Amino acid sequence: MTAVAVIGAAGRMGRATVDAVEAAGDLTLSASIGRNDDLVAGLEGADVAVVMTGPEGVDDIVATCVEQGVHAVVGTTGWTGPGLAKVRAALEKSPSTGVLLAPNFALGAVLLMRFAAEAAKHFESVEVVELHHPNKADAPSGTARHTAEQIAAARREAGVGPSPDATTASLDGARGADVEGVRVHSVRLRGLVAHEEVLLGGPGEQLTIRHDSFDRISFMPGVLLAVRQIANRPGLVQGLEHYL
Ligand SMILES: NC(=O)C1=CN([C@@H]2O[C@H](COP(=O)(O)OP(=O)(O)OC[C@H]3O[C@@H](n4cnc5c(N)ncnc54)[C@H](OP(=O)(O)O)[C@@H]3O)[C@@H](O)[C@H]2O)C=CC1
Ligand SMILES: O=C(O)C1=N[C@H](C(=O)O)C[C@H](O)C1
Repeated sequence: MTAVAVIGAAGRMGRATVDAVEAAGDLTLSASIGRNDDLVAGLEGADVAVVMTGPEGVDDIVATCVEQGVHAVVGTTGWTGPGLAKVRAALEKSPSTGVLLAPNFALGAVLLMRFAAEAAKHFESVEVVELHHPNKADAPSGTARHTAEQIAAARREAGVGPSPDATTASLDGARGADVEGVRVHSVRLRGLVAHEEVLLGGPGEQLTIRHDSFDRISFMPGVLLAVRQIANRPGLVQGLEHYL
């Protein structure tokens, strides 16, 4: 049995993760950890921690997991740079521990990213639109960032230039965020869960690749896959695609 501690257990993703772990025959829930709980005590006896908190302080949470020798499957988005450096430093002292940062655990979203990176080598223009529920803290979404980074890498490798754009006058934000040269637009709308479109344009044609998560249950097969595999994947891995 693999013992799993869920951090951020009272949140939307945390609750779904607790249910999924409890329903899995080969996993046991060792702790449900909230904001006011003692993290180190909660990690006692855990093999794997699933981190589903908001972005604030998540770097310290992941670093603590690593320091305690507990593998960390991290769904939290909206943190990069200095936070990652903290996690890398912790991993240097505990190299057999695994950390997976997965901006999206849904199989369809992982495939969307792969298809979009492939298609973006062949189209002149590409932009990303992500659409989420209005309670989301970070923009653009972690998935949209990861998608844009993969698109940018594929275009660089294929020698494709920037998407054409004649804009010389615009209201701040009208053209979205620039992620490695790829425009990313964020919509926040009551009723939505998590959705993403990649729009690709060439002379006289458009290709749209879209993924919809209608329910947080869509993320759970990916979470469980990661929990089951992480012990064999020491070090820092970014993206569930590396586990598939
Ligand atoms: N990778 C993926 O596939 C997915 C990732 N996400 C990401 O997961 C994260 C969580 O999303 P969601 O569940 O919707 O957010 P919620 O706000 O519903 O849940 C976050 C939970 O974490 C708690 N929390 C905050 N800080 C701490 C802490 N230091 N220790 C323990 N618990 C803490 C919050 O408590 P409090 O309410 O007191 O602040 C809250 O209960 C987001 O970053 C989101 O982008 C979401 C969906 C899929
Ligand atoms: O906050 C969310 O809800 C989601 N967050 C992740 C992200 O930022 O990409 C994954 C999914 O889009 C849902």
